[in-house]
Amino acid sequence: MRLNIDDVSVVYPASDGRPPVAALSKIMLEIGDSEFVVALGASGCGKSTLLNLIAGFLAPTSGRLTLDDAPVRGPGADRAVVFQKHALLPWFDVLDNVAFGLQVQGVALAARYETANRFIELLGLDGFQKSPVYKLSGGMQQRVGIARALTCDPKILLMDEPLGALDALTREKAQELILSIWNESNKSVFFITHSVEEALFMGTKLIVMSPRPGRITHAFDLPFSRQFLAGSPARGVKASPEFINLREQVLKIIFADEEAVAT
Ligand SMILES: Nc1ncnc2c1ncn2[C@@H]1O[C@H](COP(=O)(O)OP(=O)(O)OP(=O)(O)O)[C@@H](O)[C@H]1O
Repeated sequence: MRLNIDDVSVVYPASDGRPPVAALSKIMLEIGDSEFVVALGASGCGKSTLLNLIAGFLAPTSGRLTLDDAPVRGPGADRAVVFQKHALLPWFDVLDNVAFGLQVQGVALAARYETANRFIELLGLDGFQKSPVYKLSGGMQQRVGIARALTCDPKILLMDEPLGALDALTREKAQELILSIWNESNKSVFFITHSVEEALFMGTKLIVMSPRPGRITHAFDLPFSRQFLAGSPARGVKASPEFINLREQVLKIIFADEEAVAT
């Protein structure tokens, strides 16, 4: 899988008396097989706009996006989105929520339940198949959302602040779970977060974006998720001098951008 974002800009047109918004400018980004790319940046720098472009919810004003050399022209089963608010169907139970993407694709009932059950088990939700989703905790609902995204076997998972609504402990556990699923499934991931620590821990590559208009100003290759997956404890990785140095470097970049926006 190779996603190519080539010189892409987005301008939202003027509306309701407000001027046009230059949301992204000249974005160049490649996401390859098994890469975990994390986007970080001050609020309004265009992270969600970039995710919406990849998902095909939005077309670029200029530039090109291709997935395995084919232009991205709209949403498709090769890209699955996990949102912060789980976007689950409250009147369905866990099994039907997880199987929903396959139902939309017209997969027969027995086959879609078989696939859904595999991912329910992978996400640690076995036994909850018949539970209505509104009865589950936030962390469990998020796992249902991830299981649903995985059932369609996408080439790339697009995650927009998926863990933002979770408490600190659940969030750390969910980070570790996502990393082990990513490691096993070999999917590519594009992941948005506001947490510098989460970004550094999860990604194989970090892009830092600046607002007005949104640009990629810095990119870092990251070793930390591999260290965790090779057996180092997550807290130990996050407390290592290498991690802390990079965290401070990235925080400086983001604070400078936020101050520039505020002035
Ligand atoms: N539909 C729209 N019409 C006009 N402007 C928009 C629209 N969607 C987003 N914007 C503007 O484009 C810019 C980028 O928005 P976007 O949501 O992509 O940023 P973000 O980095 O994801 O922000 P946050 O971190 O706050 O979620 C912002 O200034 C936002 O107000």
